[in-house]
Amino acid sequence: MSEEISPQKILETGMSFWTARTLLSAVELGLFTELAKGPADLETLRQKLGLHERSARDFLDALVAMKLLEREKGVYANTPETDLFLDRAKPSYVGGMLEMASARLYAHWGHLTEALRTGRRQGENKESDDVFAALYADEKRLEGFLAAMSGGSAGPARAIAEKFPWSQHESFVDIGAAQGMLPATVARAHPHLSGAGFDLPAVKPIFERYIARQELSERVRFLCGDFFTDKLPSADVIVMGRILHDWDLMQKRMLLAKAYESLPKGGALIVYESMIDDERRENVHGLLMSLNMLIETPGGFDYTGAECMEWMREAGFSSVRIEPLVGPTSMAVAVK
Ligand SMILES: C[S@@+](CC[C@H](N)C(=O)[O-])C[C@H]1O[C@@H](n2cnc3c(N)ncnc32)[C@H](O)[C@@H]1O
Repeated sequence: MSEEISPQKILETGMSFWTARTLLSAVELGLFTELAKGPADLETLRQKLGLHERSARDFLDALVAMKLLEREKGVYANTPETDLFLDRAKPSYVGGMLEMASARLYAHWGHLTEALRTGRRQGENKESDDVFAALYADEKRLEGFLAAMSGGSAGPARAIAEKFPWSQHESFVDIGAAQGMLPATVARAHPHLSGAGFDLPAVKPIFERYIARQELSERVRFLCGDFFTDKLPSADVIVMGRILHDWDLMQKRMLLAKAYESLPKGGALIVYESMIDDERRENVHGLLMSLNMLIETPGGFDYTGAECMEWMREAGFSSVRIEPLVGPTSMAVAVK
């Protein structure tokens, strides 16, 4: 007999913004950071977070039902996951991504239908095509964006530190390094390496502070530049994490060609993204990330591993391969 069909999945998907928004508000209010200091009852939490009497109980109990909080005898506590990943005081914090989603993407995605109809981005300063100038015009937004990048790149950076044969190389440069999560993670795991992060000038003080906090300033430096107007710095390994998806096809090809030009013979290029599966029917995150690029950029889009390997070969690379990293992310490795 055929499986009974039900509207459940349709309705759950359509209303899933309720759960997303509840979590984003909890992060914005610092709920998990507060609870990481110790469990607390309803009234204590209500006062600490500045919640209205009408909202507090339903809000906290909804998070219990969503398995993001625990409650025993009226006392609320973090789950092991929210304690490790959503306490701002811990280096394992990934909430920067959610803070940015709360402050920016949530509202921008409200204009998805318009973006689908017009093909136009819906982020800050919609009329300008210079996304990063618009984004970085505000200091708080700049810091929020760079912290968000760390939240999203922590997992892939750990996997790249583990899976790539770093012992065969001495130097690396991360192109579009943001706060420096990948250079810090790789340098910490491989003390023989010296590394650099290349990014726009506005990023310099934030990158240098982040690297200094981890006592890596001797081995990881910042290189100021613009990858459209400058040559890419040379190193044994060039990394581009979530860079190519920001740009149109011509720009993607141009960046790959520049990486090829800057690598020595035998040098490697690592590109990591939420790469879409070749059949374009499995990696929901990769496909939605591409819609996020529609909303956030003038011409960016995500792509499959097969497409990436084809562009890499066109740029001149000989051996190219795809390796899964964590969750929806994969890396393409190309050797010159
Ligand atoms: C989507 S973020 C990716 C950050 C990081 N690689 C990661 O995976 O978390 C793109 C990065 O590229 C940098 N960027 C944008 N335009 C650039 C340009 N023209 N030259 C150099 N860096 C640029 C941004 O400042 C930002 O740090």
